Amino acid sequence: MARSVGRIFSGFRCFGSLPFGNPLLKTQCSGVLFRTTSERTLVHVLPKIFPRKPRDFSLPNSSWGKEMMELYNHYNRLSKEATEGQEDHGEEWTRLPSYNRTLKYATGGAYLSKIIQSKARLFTRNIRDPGAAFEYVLFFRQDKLKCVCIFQAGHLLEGPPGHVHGGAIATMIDTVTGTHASLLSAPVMTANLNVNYRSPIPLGSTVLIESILDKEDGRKMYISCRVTSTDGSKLHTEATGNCPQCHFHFCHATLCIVTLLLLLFLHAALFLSISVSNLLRR
Ligand SMILES: CCCCCCCCCCCCCC(=O)SCCNC(=O)CCNC(=O)[C@H](O)C(C)(C)COP(=O)(O)OP(=O)(O)OC[C@H]1O[C@@H](n2cnc3c(N)ncnc32)[C@H](O)[C@@H]1OP(=O)(O)O
Repeated sequence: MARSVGRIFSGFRCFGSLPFGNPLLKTQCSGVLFRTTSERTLVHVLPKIFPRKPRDFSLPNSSWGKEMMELYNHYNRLSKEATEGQEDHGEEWTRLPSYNRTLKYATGGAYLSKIIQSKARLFTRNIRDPGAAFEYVLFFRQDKLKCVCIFQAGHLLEGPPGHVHGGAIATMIDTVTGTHASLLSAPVMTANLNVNYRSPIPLGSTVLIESILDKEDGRKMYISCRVTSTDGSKLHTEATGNCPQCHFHFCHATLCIVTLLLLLFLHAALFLSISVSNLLRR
């Protein structure tokens, strides 16, 4: 199990350079940059000129409504890069770009078609029509170890008429808690997610998803999450999740060392037996 989880996560292109185990976020990971203010204006232009650079799906697009944009601008103003040389707001957020990874080493990767290998990505980022489904951006506040996600639900996410499907809400909660736990420690898998739906979310509306670390117990990270209206007055959903760190680093390393030692031992034994039999023959 742990080995297959290891394979899944070894496929994350930028996991190695992400700040796992260290709450201080690095400003760069291969393929995805935490951008400075001056670079931010280039962000919309560059991907078109250099199409090989992975697109950052957490940047504004034409489908973002007024509320989404206002909140994005609010947190962006409070973000690390934006506050440099400006007045201290007392809180410091970092915008998290959408992440990229390759499927090369994922479980079953060898058997997946080239199309799947090249086109798969986190499914919340998979709908090409802007605004049709999951439009969201995550910000992380390192001093409080909390995350906030601004989420605008598109028409493809309809469940009950005019409202967002519960599975889509759970998807977003899982994404936020999974990302949050991964940032605080190491790659995680969600083991358990409890969701309480308190009031329906109107389709097309923008909501806030806030997550905090409740406790850390060994490998397990307990994260709780609240989905509210943007002014915080209406509670839509509450959730708690348990995301254990994958212990594949240790398992992989141990397995490799044991196999290597075993091979060395077999080689030595073979060499010795051949040498002894040669000596006896003389
Ligand atoms: C820019 C930031 C980048 C971030 C990128 C990331 C973005 C990602 C965003 C998307 C994110 C999407 C996220 C997704 O969608 S993840 C996809 C959905 N999740 C899965 O498919 C997970 C399937 N399950 C497993 O793989 C294994 O069971 C795991 C890996 C979870 C644990 O198996 P493992 O062999 O490793 O360890 P273990 O069995 O010793 O268990 C460890 C501990 O956990 C406790 N436990 C286990 N199960 C449960 C349970 N049901 N309730 C409560 N507790 C449970 C267990 O008692 C033990 O505790 P303890 O006995 O040690 O005290």
